[in-house]
Amino acid sequence: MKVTVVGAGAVGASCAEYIAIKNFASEVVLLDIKEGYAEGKAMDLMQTASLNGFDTRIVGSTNDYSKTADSDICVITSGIPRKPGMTREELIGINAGIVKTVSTSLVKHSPNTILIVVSNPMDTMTYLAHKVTGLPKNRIIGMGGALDSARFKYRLAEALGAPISDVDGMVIGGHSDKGMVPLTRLATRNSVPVSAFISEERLDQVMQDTKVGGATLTGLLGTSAWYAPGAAVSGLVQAIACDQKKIFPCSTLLEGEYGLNDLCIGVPVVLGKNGIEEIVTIDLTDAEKAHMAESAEGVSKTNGLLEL
Ligand SMILES: NC(=O)C1=CN([C@@H]2O[C@H](COP(=O)(O)OP(=O)(O)OC[C@H]3O[C@@H](n4cnc5c(N)ncnc54)[C@H](O)[C@@H]3O)[C@@H](O)[C@H]2O)C=CC1
Ligand SMILES: O=C([O-])CC(=O)C(=O)O
Repeated sequence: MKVTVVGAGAVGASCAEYIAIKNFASEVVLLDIKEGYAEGKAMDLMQTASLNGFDTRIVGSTNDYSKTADSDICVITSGIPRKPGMTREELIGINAGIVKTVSTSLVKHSPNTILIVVSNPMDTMTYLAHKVTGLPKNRIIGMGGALDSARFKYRLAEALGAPISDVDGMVIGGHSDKGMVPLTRLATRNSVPVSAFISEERLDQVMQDTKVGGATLTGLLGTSAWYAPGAAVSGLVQAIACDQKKIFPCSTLLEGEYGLNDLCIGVPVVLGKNGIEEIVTIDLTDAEKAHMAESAEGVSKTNGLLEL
């Protein structure tokens, strides 16, 4: 199993590290445009192999796509992150050009690959990857919902005073401060609806904190987060590489599902060796449907800024 990660910055390196530590891939190629940077990160990570007990070979490359040839899975993290006070949507001007070039180069060298798009604004970058590569929809996956759901579970556990392992919950919708749809109605503590333990007001606070999870960290760090994003990507890569058939909310091209068309947005999907093997439809309440429609409107508006 060969995995390429483009962008050896904060998220790309964290993602390569988690993939290696989980020890399911034979090779991870880290590629960056900055001279020597990916080679340096790869060497540093390889020097953790005997300490962390993995056999995955991590190779660095300065923009040489021949090293990525025949990758089973390619992850795109190249692009600029936001600074405090910015929205993810404001990154479109620079990141669209980067994602266009990178996704085309990756597919040229690995025509059978599955692409995972991370660069922001992620739902729009996933849509762009569809337009420029023409890959079938099961082979283009946007990572956002897996991270947002992990943050939702963190906030739920905090509110409940419960261990995170006792908590389950999912966030669908666009990966943006306003567009996320945390499904509080379906969140549980060991199979019991969380509403049995906390007030509606507290649950509403959990929802608001989850939606601005990325912005809160950006304010604290001065740039956006990387540990949880890297771990979330590694979870998707592992589900595909090990054909796990796990459900994650991912950004995928919708063609009528959830009443939406011609956009990529987060919905639950089954991930296995073929990438997205099924889009799972949940019965939403009228309020959740309205929240989802509003989220889709925001994503479509950003898609409209692409020069296709
Ligand atoms: N979808 C999600 O849930 C998340 C998305 N992100 C996004 O991921 C992206 C990366 O974030 P960080 O790693 O923190 O940024 P970073 O600045 O640490 O790393 C980005 C790397 O991309 C490289 N790069 C730029 N243009 C390139 C090109 N044409 N080819 C190859 N490499 C290129 C840069 O040299 C840099 O090393 C940002 O757009 C950020 O907003 C970050 C966290 C979560
Ligand atoms: O907040 C950001 O800009 C990066 C990101 O998407 C996240 O951490 O959720």
